[in-house]
Amino acid sequence: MTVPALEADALGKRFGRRSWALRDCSFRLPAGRVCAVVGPNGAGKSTLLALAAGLLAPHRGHGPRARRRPGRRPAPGWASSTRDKPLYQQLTVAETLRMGADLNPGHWDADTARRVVAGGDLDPDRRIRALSGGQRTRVALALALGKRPELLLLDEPMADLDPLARHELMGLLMGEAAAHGTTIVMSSHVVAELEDSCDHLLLVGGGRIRLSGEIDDLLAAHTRVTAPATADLAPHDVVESRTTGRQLGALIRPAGPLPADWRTGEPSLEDLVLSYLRNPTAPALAPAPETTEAAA
Ligand SMILES: Nc1ncnc2c1ncn2[C@@H]1O[C@H](COP(=O)(O)OP(=O)(O)OP(=O)(O)O)[C@@H](O)[C@H]1O
Repeated sequence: MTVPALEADALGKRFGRRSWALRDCSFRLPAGRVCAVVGPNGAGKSTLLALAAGLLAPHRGHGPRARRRPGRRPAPGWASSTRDKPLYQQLTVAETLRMGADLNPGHWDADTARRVVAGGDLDPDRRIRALSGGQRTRVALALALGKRPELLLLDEPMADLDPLARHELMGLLMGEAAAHGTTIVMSSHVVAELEDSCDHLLLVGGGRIRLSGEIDDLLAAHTRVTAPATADLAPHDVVESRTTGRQLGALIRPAGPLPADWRTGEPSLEDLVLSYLRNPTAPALAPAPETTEAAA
């Protein structure tokens, strides 16, 4: 991988004395790409993004720290539809954008911010408190994108947007990454929509990184197989397997060539992610940490 935009080594974060939200998390996210963070409820996705944004501090390990590039905004852009949006309720939409311009002199991308707001047909004179959840998300995204950050952290940005708005804004985010080299890290539960829009995947489960890598590489590393029920899967890493009658269906990470009488195919991203979610003990595929956190 080229220089990572965001990296973490053996990262740990707990709430209270014993309850670890993240443990021993190591990953490198490439610059200028769109990275999806997925995982079940309570997996640690929001915690990871809040650590990356500097809103929380880790208890163990390092990071996630952003590598700065010359001439780019040092502070990450942040928008969230699950936690409190960084918006003033009493301001109007137009006043919010003016505030964005005032707080980011020399760095404010008024065109992009206006484009995001205009896409939602929002009345510029409406107060933030009078907007719907999805409309507020749109304004928060306009503020985050208007700052033209080198790193954009989005916690479930699409959660309360309608399907058309999701499609439009995903396109806009991908355009930002391509045109300006912005690194975008976003958590989402809508896995089916990520395959065409994201380059990189982090799958978090039980506070640990279970999958980390380029989506194309991760898909290529896995094979969905249909084999005779007596087939021996032992040499391969098995994510899940099920026997129905005389047939065995499985998702594996092949350790070598597969027998010619097995039917094989590459999984979709949704198939891959669902298989890991259904099987919390499946072997992880993530870079080894540079330092190892002792069990606590
Ligand atoms: N402020 C907090 N105080 C105590 N525990 C917390 C706090 N924030 C998160 N946690 C705990 O940390 C764990 C990870 O939570 P987090 O919000 O990061 O999960 P998530 O993957 O974003 O979940 P979801 O998909 O439901 O949004 C959970 O067990 C949660 O209960």
